[in-house]
Amino acid sequence: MREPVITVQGLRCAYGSFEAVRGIDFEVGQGELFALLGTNGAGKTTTLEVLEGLRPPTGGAVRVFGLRPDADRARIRPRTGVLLQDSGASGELTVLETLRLWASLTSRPSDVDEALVALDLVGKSGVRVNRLSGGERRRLDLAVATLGGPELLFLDEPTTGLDPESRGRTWDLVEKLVAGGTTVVLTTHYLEEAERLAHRLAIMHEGRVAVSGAVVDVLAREASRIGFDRPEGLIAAELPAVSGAIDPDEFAKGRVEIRTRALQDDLALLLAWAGARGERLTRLRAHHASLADVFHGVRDQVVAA
Ligand SMILES: Nc1ncnc2c1ncn2[C@@H]1O[C@H](COP(=O)(O)OP(=O)(O)OP(=O)(O)O)[C@@H](O)[C@H]1O
Repeated sequence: MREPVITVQGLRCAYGSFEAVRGIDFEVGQGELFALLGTNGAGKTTTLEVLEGLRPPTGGAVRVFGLRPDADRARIRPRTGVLLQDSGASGELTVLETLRLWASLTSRPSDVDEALVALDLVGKSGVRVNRLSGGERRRLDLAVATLGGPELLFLDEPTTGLDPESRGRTWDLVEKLVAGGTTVVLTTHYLEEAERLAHRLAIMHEGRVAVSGAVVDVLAREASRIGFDRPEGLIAAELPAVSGAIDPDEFAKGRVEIRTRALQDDLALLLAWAGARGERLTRLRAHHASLADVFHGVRDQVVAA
């Protein structure tokens, strides 16, 4: 990994007697997009708040640019952009006034016109913030966070409430920033967003990291899936000898669901078998593991534990 911009070692953070973050470790390298994922209440926002210097940790060590965020916030802040879950923009100002105000507050040279174009807000520049739609307001928040090209960008659920087109536009912008060398820490509940954008990730659950690593490695550890509706009257013994495991609960419910490490071989076997029987496999799906599969695996392990 490239030189770390963020290091987190044994981080703990409590609200009174409730420990929201229970000893987590991760690093974020320069120019990397790191996704912090997890179930509701897992501790992602709390972790981000510690990294942003808004909340002191109750245990462990956190460094951003080699500095302590709680003690050195004044030195870290000019180098970072922050998109919080709740926007702090005043509703009475127009879009243009908001961007100009933030541009005057940041120590980085900022091009307001460029920000308007990048977030597709040119047509809204004279509109008061409290008249914007939820998605437009989210785009304005992102424009503010990225003014002047920060070295490090925190994005807390940047595309919540955006329609698919706006989400795609946001992804393009984030990809462009990362290509330009910006380091990004992203939290999101949209797993396809993390899968598309992130280099590495951590999945948190109840204050701990359940899964972490490079996205390609995390996905490679998870089995692929094949599924189709169980043909009328089929019993399990009639299926060909695939190497993957057939889910007995799904089979009983009328669906053949197979988790396999040999997707192509097992699929070929099943198609040859179906062809020989003259069987049409309905609602056939075959795919490599997605982050959604990994995420459900985390949840299922916890339920089973
Ligand atoms: N100010 C607070 N006082 C007490 N408990 C809090 C406070 N803020 C958060 N918590 C609790 O800490 C836990 C972690 O919250 P946090 O907001 O960090 O989770 P999250 O992973 O961001 O969740 P979500 O995905 O739902 O936004 C939750 O159980 C939450 O209820």
